[in-house]
Amino acid sequence: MQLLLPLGFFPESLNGPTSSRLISLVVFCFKRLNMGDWAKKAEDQEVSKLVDQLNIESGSPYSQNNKSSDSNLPDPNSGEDGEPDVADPAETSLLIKILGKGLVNTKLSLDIQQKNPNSPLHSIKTFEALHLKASLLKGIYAMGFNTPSKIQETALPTLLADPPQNMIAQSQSGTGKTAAFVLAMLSRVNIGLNHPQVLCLSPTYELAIQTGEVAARMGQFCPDIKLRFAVRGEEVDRSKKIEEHILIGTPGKLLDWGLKFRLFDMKKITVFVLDEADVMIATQGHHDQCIRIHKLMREEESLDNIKQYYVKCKNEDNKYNAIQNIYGCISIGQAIIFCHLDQKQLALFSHCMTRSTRGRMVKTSAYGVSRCGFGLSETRRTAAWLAAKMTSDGHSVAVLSGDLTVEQRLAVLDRFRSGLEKVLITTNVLSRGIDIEQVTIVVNFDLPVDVRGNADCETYLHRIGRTGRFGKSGIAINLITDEKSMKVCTDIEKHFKKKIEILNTDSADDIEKIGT
Ligand SMILES: Nc1ncnc2c1ncn2[C@@H]1O[C@H](COP(=O)(O)OP(=O)(O)OP(=O)(O)O)[C@@H](O)[C@H]1O
Repeated sequence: MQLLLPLGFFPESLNGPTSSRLISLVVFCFKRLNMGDWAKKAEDQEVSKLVDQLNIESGSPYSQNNKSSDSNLPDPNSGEDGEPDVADPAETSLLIKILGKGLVNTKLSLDIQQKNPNSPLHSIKTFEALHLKASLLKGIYAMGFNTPSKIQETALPTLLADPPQNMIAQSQSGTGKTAAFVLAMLSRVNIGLNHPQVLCLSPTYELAIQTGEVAARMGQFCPDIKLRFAVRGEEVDRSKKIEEHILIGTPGKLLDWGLKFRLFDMKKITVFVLDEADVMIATQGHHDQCIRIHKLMREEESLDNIKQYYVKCKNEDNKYNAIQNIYGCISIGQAIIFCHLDQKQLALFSHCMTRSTRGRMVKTSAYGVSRCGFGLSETRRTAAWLAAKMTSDGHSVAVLSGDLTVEQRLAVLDRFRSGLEKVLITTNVLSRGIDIEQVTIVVNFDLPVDVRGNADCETYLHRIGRTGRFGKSGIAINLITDEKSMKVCTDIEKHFKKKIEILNTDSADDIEKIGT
């Protein structure tokens, strides 16, 4: 799905079916499109005719025969003298306009809107038809909801489906999105497990509280479901794991609790709600935190389908031989190679490449490298060096660095995605989120380490997660040259509790085995 392109990878990675463990939900709220806008649109579409039509059909509170008996509200069909009038389309439009501005919020107006097929509150289903739990139905009715709104009737079957599905939903302000995802959250809780299973991220303190209050009201007949706020001012006992099933809060606080203090296990989260996703994605700080949280919940998923190997190499040159041997023995769809780079050199290189190919990031060449002023001996460990070597061996290679503009990055990725280049050499810039289906192998030319030189497990996970997407199998190969890198590899293995097998790239037989 192409949504918010500069950040497009995020929605893309959320969209579509997912493992049975994780359901992700993104709800977009477009504040610009409020009910007033809808009413304006409705007016343009001669809503008056429609409402007029409703008068004739049964069930309309405008119809003389269907007056709502329990309503103390003024009857718009009655003139001052109590005589019923025929609904005046102009008045009806006006009423809808007023409703749209949120000045009137009555059962009567809701009934009108829910019967209007053009209204976002329109519904043909009942809550019962959505197969909600009896205790939740009780909660909904206690809140005065009678029938679902359009977004609820559309979203809930997907939100409650088995196997779980990811969803991105958008609908006008005030049309019941919160109610929809809160119902999904409450429906998915397993009360037999005393740990957080549902995470709801809100952009602000106030919104988190509001959502929690809706959840509490809706879940009033589900006393076993426990909810906790993760917002500023909420104290936690750092010596105790959190036991509540649902956590609603702001991204920073949730990251603190989940990642910094390890008060709950991100991997046990089964429902992830990103409320006001458009705001979250547009706000840089929130954006990064949301992606981080989402990725943390995918650890198990990513590693299960990926066979991990390490290759003992004598030196840097020998690393390249290992790659050559692998390519010589098995057929590789597309590969991503991660290097530890000198960013400046790569930027310079990329710039030269871009210029020398009139704006297209294409094949590297020894010529390109020398034009950039790199002497091979000094730049052994750069992507440029590797790219040049692979290119001279006949591979089509693209280079992607964090110094490229967003447009340039997208152009490189588009070419790679469409298969024009088979090898992508990059840094961690690509380790997150990008989904390229044909990538069958990820090579860590240099293992990811933090500033202290220790294993950076999170980055490792994101790197190798570029292959083995959505249940496909993938291969990750780590090139080791010394004890230090061997230790990093062992630490990664211990961290994920997943075996990283040794691979002898001098043996064609051994290499062929990994390709099967
Ligand atoms: N099916 C329903 N029947 C009656 N009232 C409803 C229904 N669903 C939601 N409401 C009420 O409508 C109001 C708006 O609902 P909600 O907050 O879920 O909308 P929203 O789309 O999340 O709004 P926003 O875009 O402003 O966040 C709330 O007062 C809620 O209680």
